[in-house]
Amino acid sequence: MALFTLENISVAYNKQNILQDFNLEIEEGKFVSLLGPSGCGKTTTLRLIAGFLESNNGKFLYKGKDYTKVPVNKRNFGFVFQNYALFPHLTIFDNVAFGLRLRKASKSEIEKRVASVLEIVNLRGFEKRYPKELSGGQRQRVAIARALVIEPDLLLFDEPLSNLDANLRENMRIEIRRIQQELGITTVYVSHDQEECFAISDQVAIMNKGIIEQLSDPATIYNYPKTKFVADFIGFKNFIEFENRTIHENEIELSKSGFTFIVQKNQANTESDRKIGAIRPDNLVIRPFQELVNPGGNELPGKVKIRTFLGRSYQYIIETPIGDFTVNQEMLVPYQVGDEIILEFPANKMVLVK
Ligand SMILES: Nc1ncnc2c1ncn2[C@@H]1O[C@H](COP(=O)(O)OP(=O)(O)OP(=O)(O)O)[C@@H](O)[C@H]1O
Repeated sequence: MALFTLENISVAYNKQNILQDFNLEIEEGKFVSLLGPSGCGKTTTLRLIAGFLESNNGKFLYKGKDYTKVPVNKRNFGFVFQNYALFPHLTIFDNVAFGLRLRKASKSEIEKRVASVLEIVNLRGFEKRYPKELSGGQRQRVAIARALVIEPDLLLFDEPLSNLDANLRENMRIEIRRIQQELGITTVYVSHDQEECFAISDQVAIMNKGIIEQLSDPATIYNYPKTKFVADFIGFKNFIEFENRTIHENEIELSKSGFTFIVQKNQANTESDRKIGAIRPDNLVIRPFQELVNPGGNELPGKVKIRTFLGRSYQYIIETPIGDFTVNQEMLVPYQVGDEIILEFPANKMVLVK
């Protein structure tokens, strides 16, 4: 059952719609990321869930109750933001205890709970220090402890790791996932870092201009993007807008400008509106030029237009009669700019998107 649901939510700033008829359902105990390019509405969605922002219409249901008008301080949600927002003049103990004091918890209750969350984030012994005496990663852990100490029903993260360096980010994201799983807290996590979201989430919502284009587990999004936007966002750089599509028993036949392509059939790609082929640069194959082995079937004649060195592989831009394609290929003796080649499209590597 869904823990909370956003139903037909709209939010506008200066009469411009940021979220429109926005829908999202999150199950209890799940870690869900909102991922998308800058300005697509991720933070707006999080602020709305938190209660910092009201929607123009639509509903926010929490455990089946209408929470649309429930103010921030009546929602028992914990937040962790990008800039930690610790109080510089308070010790770590007092920073973490802050939310409990606001709730008028007893002294012994405060001591017990602060000790317990500092244990969870591995910061026992740091109680008397001040934020300026901690590293960036430690400060971020204090911020997490502060969000956890109120025993929140929901944990909300907004780009919590973006101020940390790459190594620390990786450690902290594992830490965040460990804590979330240990406590089983439903979590919504905003980031524009694809790797980060894919690594730690049960589900990822890919957002574009105020709507969710796809909400699935990371592997499904990675392997079976639904739309051209999602495919492009996660690295399928090559697209073919097919003119014709015929569904056979085990495969789908597509064509463009007289060239035919076969794609293996699956549940998703038989949907009627899937007519755009998408393939990752790593999955295209370049062969030396010869006659087409399978004329018109998953092969195109091409010419190397640009070559760049990526370290592990070379990246080629290949010019073909139906457009340019990007290919990454590992080889000792690379092709040269101007070489005539054959470009292969393996039938099990092309997905169909709308
Ligand atoms: N208070 C505001 N007043 C006016 N426009 C706003 C306000 N807050 C956000 N916006 C606009 O709303 C859009 C969505 O903003 P939002 O912060 O939700 O995006 P985001 O996906 O979180 O982006 P980023 O990854 O850059 O943080 C942006 O175009 C932004 O300029």
